Order: sequence, then structure tokens, then C-alpha cells
Amino acid sequence: MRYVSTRGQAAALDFREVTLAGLASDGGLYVPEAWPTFSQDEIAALAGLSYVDTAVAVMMPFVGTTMTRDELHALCEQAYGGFSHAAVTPLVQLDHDRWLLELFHGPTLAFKDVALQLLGLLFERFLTGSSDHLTIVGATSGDTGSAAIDAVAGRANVDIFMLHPDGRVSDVQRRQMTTVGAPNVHNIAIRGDFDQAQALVKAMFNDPAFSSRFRLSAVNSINWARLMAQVVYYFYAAVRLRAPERAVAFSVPTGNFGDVFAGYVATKMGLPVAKLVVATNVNDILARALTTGDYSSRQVVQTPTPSMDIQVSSNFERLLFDLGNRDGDAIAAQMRGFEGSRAMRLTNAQSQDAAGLFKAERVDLDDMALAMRWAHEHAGQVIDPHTGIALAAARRHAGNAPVVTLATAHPAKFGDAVERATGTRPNLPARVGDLFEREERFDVLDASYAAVSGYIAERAVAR
Ligand SMILES: Cc1ncc(COP(=O)(O)O)c(C=O)c1O
Ligand SMILES: N[C@@H](CCOP(=O)(O)O)C(=O)O
Repeated sequence: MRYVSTRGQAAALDFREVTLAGLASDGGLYVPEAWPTFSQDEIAALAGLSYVDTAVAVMMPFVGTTMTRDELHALCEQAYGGFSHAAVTPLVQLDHDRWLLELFHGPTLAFKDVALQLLGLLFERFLTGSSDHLTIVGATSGDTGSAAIDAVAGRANVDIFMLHPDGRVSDVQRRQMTTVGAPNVHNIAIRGDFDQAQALVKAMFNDPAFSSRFRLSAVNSINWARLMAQVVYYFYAAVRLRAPERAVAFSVPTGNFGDVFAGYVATKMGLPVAKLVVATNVNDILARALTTGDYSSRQVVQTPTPSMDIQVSSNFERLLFDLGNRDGDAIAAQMRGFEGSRAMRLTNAQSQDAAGLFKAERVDLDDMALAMRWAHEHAGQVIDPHTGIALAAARRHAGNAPVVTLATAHPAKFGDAVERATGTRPNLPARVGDLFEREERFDVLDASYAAVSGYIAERAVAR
């Protein structure tokens, strides 16, 4: 399996190279050069498999010859052995045809652990025997940061520099990052929003002087391996609800478009999916793009769903590339236009192609709170606000297929918002321990390229 850039110019890479690389050298994102496909019989044969066995079956075609099946199996056992639920990502029934897919049973209580626990091991595996020292630069609106730090803290040959928007993540999210004492973990709070943090990260990859000095790598969904690992739970859930015999719809709380893009990949691989509901909060660039073709970025509004307070959705580029006949030159021009003006229009073909599978819903605070209360009162489920956004969208969705709402974070990560909506304050699970007693360690910097790249250059290990 080879991987190509959405902007058509960077060299094609294999799975090892793409996992270590991050952003493509032409500024694009890597995708497989062709989607591997499963027949309906092969999908039916996934029924009854454990999560680990499902993961190996789904991911093996992407890994290609860079690892044997047994090696991948061992890594998956190690990655998912630490989850607190035997099913790793269990399904919980809400009513006749609505389900929650709980993705928060990993060490940092959010769906990011599903991919990042594996990615940490992949880094280790691919660096064994090499003298490379990885400098991971990442941006987080809360959950990627803690999951990535947990996955690489204390590992040899890796430093992680994680940017979060100062004062715009929950206390639990911040403390999960800033109380990790390992010397290879560096937290930077920037005076700005997530979009600025993500733009700074991409700028470091795109700066030849900086990126040639350090062996940069990514833990954001820039990194293909992140998305690959997320494809697995779409198969796992759908098969449990009788796919491929019947199609299943998914409602996905969306910000950077990584999670829902993983659902799209599952459809390209042959999984029958009735609809992918793209649920956004009031930061609704994706809802506008998918309903009117207007992909224009506005000022980010702070909400009780901080992880979705995003107005530039990185992975949307991967979708536009795939919908647009994979024309790298056209995407490069489209994205350059967006980077200049922070606005672009989808082509008619892109809009029409997306409309078949995706349905976008913008959910405001009242509807989110209503959905959280409904889950609590009618199904006995306390859900986090991000999941509340997606459940509100799922409740608007009419169709014959069962609807699975992705529960992306544990409610205790957002205790205040949950208490406001439901009157119940969820307890933090014992596994996060004495989070509020530990000392925090982070620096606050202006959201300027000079400040952030200078800070990292002083501390990172040169090639
Ligand atoms: C809890 C939670 N829900 C939803 C999202 C949105 O996911 P994505 O950025 O993949 O669209 C995030 C951030 O990634 C998150 O942390
Ligand atoms: N919501 C995310 C934002 C980063 O998204 P990613 O999937 O590209 O890592 C977060 O929690 O940090």
C-alpha cells in the first residue's frame, strides 16, 4: 500500500514512512492511493470477532508489507489491553433504533485513545533500530493532547510539543496534559484559539528551515494512522447491528472532520452505511459547507463543547480530494485559495457527491442540553456535551436504519456542562487518579510563529 498527498506533489510513501511523516511536504494530507475493499461475505465474517481481531482485519490492508499480521495483532493487543471495557468500544442501546457507541474507555477518557494508544506503539516499532529522534508537534482543543501525551510520555527517542488554546479547554482536559511530569512532554498554552494552534503546527511542517532541522511528526489527524485506527469501530459497531445485511447510520460530533472521515473510509471499503450525520456546534463551517457549499471560516465561538470549537476542519481536504476525482492540482489551488481568504466554495460536483452520504446538522446549546436530558431521563445515560450535540442531530434524523451516535468523551471530562444540563455531576473514574492534586507544568506563549517555533527549536533534538 502506498500513500499519496492530496496536493499531488509530494513523494508517495509506504505505511511506515507515512506514520512517521505527518504533513506531506507539499502541504497536503496523505491518503491511500486506492481504497482497499471488502466483499459483503468478508464483512459478514467479522461477526463475533473481538475488537482486536476486527482491528487487525480492517487495518491489515493499510499496513501492507511494513508489518506481519502477527506483529499488528500483538500491537493491537497491547494498545487495547489497557481499555477499561472488555469490548473496547461497547454499544449501548438508547431506544428501539438509537444506540451509543462508547469510545471513551481508554486511559484519557476520549475517543482519541483508540487511535493514539496504537500510534504510540507504531512510533516505537518503526523507530526501533534507527537513530532518529522524533519531534512531535501537535495542536489540541483538549482531547488529542491528553491522549497523545499519554501514548508517548517517557518513550525514548520522542519529544512531544503540544499546543492548546489558553483557557479554552476544560480543567480536566488541561490537567490531563499539564500534570504529566515526563521530561519529553512540553505543553504550550497559546494566546489564541485552536485554529491558530493548528495553523502554527502546519506552518512548522511547511517551513523548510525548521522541518529540515528536526525529524517532525504528527499525532493529530494529519497523521493517516490516526484515521486508519478510527475506521475500525465503524465496522465493529455496524457488524454488531447486523451489517452487511442491513445498513447503519452514524451521527458523529464533528470538529476537525477526522472521525467522520474515518466513517467515510469505512464506506469506501464496502461497509453499508445509510447516512453519516455530521453534527456541529454553532461553529458550523462544516454544516454550511455541506448544506450550501460555503466553506468559509468565521470567528470561533467558545462553547461547552470546546473540542469542537473549530472553524478550519483539516480533514475536509481529504474528502474534497476524494470527491473531486483525486485531482491534486485542483485541490492545491482550492486550498491555497482558502488559506489566503479563509473562504471557498465547493464545486457543484463536490456538493452533489457529498450529499448522497453526508447530512449536516448544526446544533445549538438548547438542543444539546435537551438531548443530554433525554438520554438521562429516558435511557439512564449520562452523556458528555459533545455526544449531546451528535445525539441531538441523531434525534432529528429520520430513516429506517438504526442510528449509532458516537460517544466521544466520558461525561466527567466536562462535569460542569453535564451538571448544568442534567442536574447530575459525573464522578471522574478512578483511573485518572489524583488529577486535581498534581502539579501543572506549561508555558503560555503568543500565537505567533516566531514565538512558538523559537520555543520548540530551543528544546527539541536536532536531526
Ligand atoms: C470529545 C470530542 N468529540 C468530538 C470531536 C470532533 O472530532 P473530529 O475533530 O475528529 O471531527 C473531538 C475532537 O476531535 C472531541 O475531542
Ligand atoms: N478536537 C481535537 C482537535 C484536534 O483534532 P485531531 O483529530 O486532528 O487531532 C482535540 O481534541 O484536540
